[in-house]
Amino acid sequence: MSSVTDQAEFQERANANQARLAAALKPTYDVIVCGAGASGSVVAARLAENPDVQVLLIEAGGSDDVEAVLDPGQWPVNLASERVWPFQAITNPHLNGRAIPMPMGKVLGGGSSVNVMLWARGHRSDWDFFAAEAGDDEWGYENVLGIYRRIENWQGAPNTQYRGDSGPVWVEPASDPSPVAQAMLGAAAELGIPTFDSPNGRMMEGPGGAAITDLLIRDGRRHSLFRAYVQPILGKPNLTVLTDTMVRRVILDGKRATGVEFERGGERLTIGARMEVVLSLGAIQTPKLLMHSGIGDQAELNRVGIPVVQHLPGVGQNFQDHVSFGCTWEYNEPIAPRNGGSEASLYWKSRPDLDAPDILFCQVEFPVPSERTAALGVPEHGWTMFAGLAQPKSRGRLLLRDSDALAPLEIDANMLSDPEDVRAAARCVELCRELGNAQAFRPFVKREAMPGDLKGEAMADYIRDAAVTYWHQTCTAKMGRDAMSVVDGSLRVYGVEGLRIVDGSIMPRVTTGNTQAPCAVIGERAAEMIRATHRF
Ligand SMILES: Cc1cc2nc3c(=O)[nH]c(=O)nc-3n(C[C@H](O)[C@H](O)[C@H](O)COP(=O)(O)OP(=O)(O)OC[C@H]3O[C@@H](n4cnc5c(N)ncnc54)[C@H](O)[C@@H]3O)c2cc1C
Repeated sequence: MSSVTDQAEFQERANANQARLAAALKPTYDVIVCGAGASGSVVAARLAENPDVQVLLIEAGGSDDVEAVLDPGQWPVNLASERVWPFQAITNPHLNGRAIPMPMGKVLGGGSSVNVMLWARGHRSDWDFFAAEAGDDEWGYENVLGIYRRIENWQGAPNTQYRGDSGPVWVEPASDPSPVAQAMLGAAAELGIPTFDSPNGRMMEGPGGAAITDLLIRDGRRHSLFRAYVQPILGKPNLTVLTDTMVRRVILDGKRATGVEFERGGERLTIGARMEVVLSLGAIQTPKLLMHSGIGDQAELNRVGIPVVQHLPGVGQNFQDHVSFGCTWEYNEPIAPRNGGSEASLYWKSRPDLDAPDILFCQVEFPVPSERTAALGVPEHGWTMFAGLAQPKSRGRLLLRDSDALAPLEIDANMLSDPEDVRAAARCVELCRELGNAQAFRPFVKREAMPGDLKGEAMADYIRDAAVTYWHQTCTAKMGRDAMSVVDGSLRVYGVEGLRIVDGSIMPRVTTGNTQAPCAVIGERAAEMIRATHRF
């Protein structure tokens, strides 16, 4: 859209259209997409491209037209706002008895409206693993690379092999990055770690490397996946977007999903779906809603008194996240964060014999301690290496507390329960210190604030105290073909017709890197498959 006036006029028309559509809800739509987050925005918009298909997109959160969402530098503000679900994991003995927060987005755009805006496609091995688990080569790296080319509107140096320049997602290399981001690349080079023009491309086909990050920022504003896909089509008559509307359960006729029950404005309503119901509620709410709809482990559902429709023991299991352990340095002179405050990332292997990177480092241009390491004394002006496990071995699970759909559930994240994770974490922190104490950082750094030179148990203790979520909760309704799989390669829930899961829940294992780009691919794949099934 050309001018600010055009944009304002479009916004006004779009708002009026959506108000009209929401005031005259139909008893049935062709497809109901639950959750307007990273994946839900993509699948809903792609389906609504066909004017003959009526799409209803339901979101529990509200508008994203908020400065804390749109101004890239303000993302931390959202973490203490109504724009996140304030999830908290249960007390974990492997984290020295800590119960860590793990918020997720609750606003149009979901996580993509509150996140740090990094665009990271995942490693070749992730997608090839997805393909092997699904038994479908279309999930493999070569095909997914084509999807990325199709969806990106790449703003960096042209590269037809890896990048597309006409898709809906505006991806740009961090503009005018901080000198400490450049220093990260210098430090990597000192340690013999290769550096690349972008983390998305060749870097994620081999052992890893370091690069200035790619960001979803357009004209200095956050470009969430909602803004990329849904916002431009809010004026269409066949796409209805409901905000502040909480889906309670899927309505089933026998083993067929026929609609959803939801709460809106204090009323409980039901709406039917002629073709399909799509769950895109994120890796905590999707399995929760499945269980409240009678789809889950039989014993677990019996325990809380929910009648079983379909026994699927994998629902809510296999929980994964990239646990991170911040290491912090004090600046010589304060340097203001630029963009979203995270402009350089590095992926590497904790053991040379691994096939792919298993540790990741996103530099953050301000301190990010855990509540416990904060007590060690955080410098007023400093930066943190947000260093974590890219392929954790520990697995968590989600359990219902009772049959009330609105009651919170129990998140047993179980981080660091596998000893292999503590070993990899120790290597991760060591490498972090080698990087942060390298020559390249000397002009900017007064001192290493934490952790210092720790060994053995002291190192393990620091790791358990420093561990925080990377906010990459995933894998709780995994795609695959074994007894613990919840969806097949087409993302259809086993044993139930007309119901697909389209979000980070379906990952068989968490991708190597930040998760929103893979969630966009999941949305794209789902749209292709739904259109093929219903021939539109
Ligand atoms: C603070 C933070 C920083 C992050 N940083 C990055 C980053 O820089 N780069 C990156 O790639 N990834 C990042 N992530 C992760 C990334 O944003 C998520 O992995 C991604 O958004 C997950 O997509 P999803 O579609 O699975 O779920 P979500 O994006 O979480 O979307 C789920 C949507 O469903 C809605 N919903 C849930 N329950 C209901 C219900 N019952 N009824 C109606 N609606 C409901 C939610 O409100 C939400 O909008 C970050 C996440 C957070 C929270």
